[in-house]
Amino acid sequence: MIMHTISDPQAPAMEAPTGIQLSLSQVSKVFPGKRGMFNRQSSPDFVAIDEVSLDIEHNTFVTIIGPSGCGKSTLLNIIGGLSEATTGTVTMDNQPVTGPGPDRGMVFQNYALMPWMTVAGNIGFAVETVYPKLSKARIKQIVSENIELVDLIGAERKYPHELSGGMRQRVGIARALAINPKVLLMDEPFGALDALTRGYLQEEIERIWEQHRKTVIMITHSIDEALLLSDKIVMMTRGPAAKIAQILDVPFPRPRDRNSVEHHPAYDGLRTEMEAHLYRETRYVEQSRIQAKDRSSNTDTSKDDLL
Ligand SMILES: Nc1ncnc2c1ncn2[C@@H]1O[C@H](COP(=O)(O)OP(=O)(O)OP(=O)(O)O)[C@@H](O)[C@H]1O
Repeated sequence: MIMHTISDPQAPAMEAPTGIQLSLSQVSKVFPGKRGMFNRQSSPDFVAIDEVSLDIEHNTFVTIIGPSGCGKSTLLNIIGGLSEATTGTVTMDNQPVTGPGPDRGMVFQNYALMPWMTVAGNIGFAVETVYPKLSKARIKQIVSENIELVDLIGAERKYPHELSGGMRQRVGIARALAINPKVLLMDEPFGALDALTRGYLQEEIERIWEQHRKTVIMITHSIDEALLLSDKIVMMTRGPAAKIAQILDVPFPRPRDRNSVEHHPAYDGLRTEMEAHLYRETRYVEQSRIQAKDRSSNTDTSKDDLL
C-alpha cells in the first residue's frame, strides 16, 4: 500500500496540475495456464493484454470500450494496483504503481458496500481508514459533504439492503470521492442498473465531474455513455493479446447534457466509428467461437464413428 502524506482529504490543492498524470508503458498481462500432476502445465498461458501503452493527462475523463472479455477490467485492475502487470510499468505522477492506494479510488459494478454498515458508516469507514488522524467531527463533515454531493440526503442511516441499485451506486461513488483520490477508476459502474436509473446517474456523474474535474478512467459497454462523459475514448481490440486500437478525442463542450451532445456535428461520426469498431471486433470473436464449437463437434462425431 502506498503511504499517503495528505492529512486531510479535502485540503485545497496548491494549483491545478497539468501534463501527464498516469502513464502505462508496454503493459502486458499473462495469466498462467493450469498445472496438473507433477506440476505439469495442462493448459497454455493466456495473454490477456499485450504491450499496452497509454498516457493520461490530469483532469481528463477517459472511457475504455471494447468487446466483451478483451481485457478492460484486467487493465483497470493493474492501474488500481489490484493486479500486477506481467511486464511493463505503470506510473502515477512519475512514481511506480506497486499496489492499491488512496490516490486511486475505485467504484465497482456490484457496489462492494459493507452490508452491516449504514450509508454514512460505509463512507466514514473509508475516510477513517485512509486518514486515521482526522477528528471524528471532520470525518462527519466529509461524510455529509459527499452524501450531499451524490444527492443522498435523508438516506444517511439506511443500510445497503434498504437502498435501490442506483442509490447503492451513489454510495459507492461518494465513498470513492470522500477519500479525495487523484484518479477515480470505475469498472462498469452502471452495468447493473435499469436504463432509466442508468441515464439519470450518467447525468449525475457529468454534474459531479464538473465540480471536481478529477481524472476518471471508466469502463463501459455503452457508446452513448462514453460519448456523453468522455474527453477521450480508448477503443481496445478483441483478445487474446488485446491492444489499444484507437483513441478518439471527444470535442463536445462542457457542461454537457444528452441533448446538446447528440446535436453536436461530431456526434454521428464518432458514434459510427465506435459502432463499426465494436461490430468488427465482436463479429470476429463470435465467428471464432462458432468455428471452435464446430471443430469440437466434428471431433465428437469422428469419435462416435470409431465406436
Ligand atoms: N484470473 C484470471 N485467470 C485466467 N484468465 C483470466 C483471469 N482474469 C481474467 N481472465 C481472462 O482474461 C480475459 C480478459 O478478462 P477481463 O475481465 O479483463 O475482460 P473484460 O474486457 O473486462 O470483460 P467484460 O467486458 O466481459 O467485463 C478474459 O478472457 C478472461 O477470461
